[in-house]
Amino acid sequence: MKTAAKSSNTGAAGSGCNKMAAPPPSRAEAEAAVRTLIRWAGDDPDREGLVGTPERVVRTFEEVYAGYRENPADLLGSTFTDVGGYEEMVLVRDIPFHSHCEHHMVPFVGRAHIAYYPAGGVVGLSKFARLVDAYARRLQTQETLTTQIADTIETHLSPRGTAVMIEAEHMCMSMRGVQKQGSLTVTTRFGGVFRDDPAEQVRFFTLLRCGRDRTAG
Ligand SMILES: Nc1nc2c(ncn2[C@@H]2O[C@H](COP(=O)(O)OP(=O)(O)OP(=O)(O)O)[C@@H](O)[C@H]2O)c(=O)[nH]1
Ligand SMILES: [Zn+2]
Repeated sequence: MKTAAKSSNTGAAGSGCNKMAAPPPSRAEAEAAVRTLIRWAGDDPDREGLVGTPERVVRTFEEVYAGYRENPADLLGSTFTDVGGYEEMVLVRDIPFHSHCEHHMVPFVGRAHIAYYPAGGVVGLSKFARLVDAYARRLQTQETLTTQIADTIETHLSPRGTAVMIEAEHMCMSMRGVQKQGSLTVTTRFGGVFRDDPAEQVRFFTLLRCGRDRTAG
């Protein structure tokens, strides 16, 4: 049944779930599963070009699903205050990411934009890009990804405001199924002053556009 929500994608690192997790399959079992899928696709996993493929696919899984082995909260653990009393908006825009849709396990690819109003310290700018990857490298929906990034910032930095916007193209809509190339999905999540004051949302969108008009074709 499509509406039955069973559990989140937080994985071992961030779950807080009391249910006993099933032991993970061995590497050999994972490689055997890939061999099965190759046969399901209609090819011969023993032919020369495919012999090493199950091992490569398992290695690729380790890379693109590395987020399950990370605790995103750790990334925001240290802040610094020696920034001249800066308390205005900080926007890190155009953070590229790739994730995998949890329905079809094919990529969705896009950019994340993150803004916040610091309160009592700023976080290193690279940490936002790391935070995006920690959640993107899991099986995801774009909505969940957006919410998880915003919630983690709100919980661990307690800023005056948080804004997260994600724009992405879903391969499950372009290479299969409905086959509509180029459509972009946009999701936003606003907290604090960004949620309460529409003028702050306008500032966010204005800064996002800043400089783009010069480069637009
Ligand atoms: N809301 C949301 N939907 C997504 C996301 N990624 C993929 N989907 C959608 O998930 C839906 C799954 O629909 P189903 O009807 O269960 O699966 P399906 O028969 O493969 O659907 P089609 O893609 O329409 O062929 C599709 O409409 C996808 O476009 C996402 O991040 N957010
Ligand atoms: Zn999909």
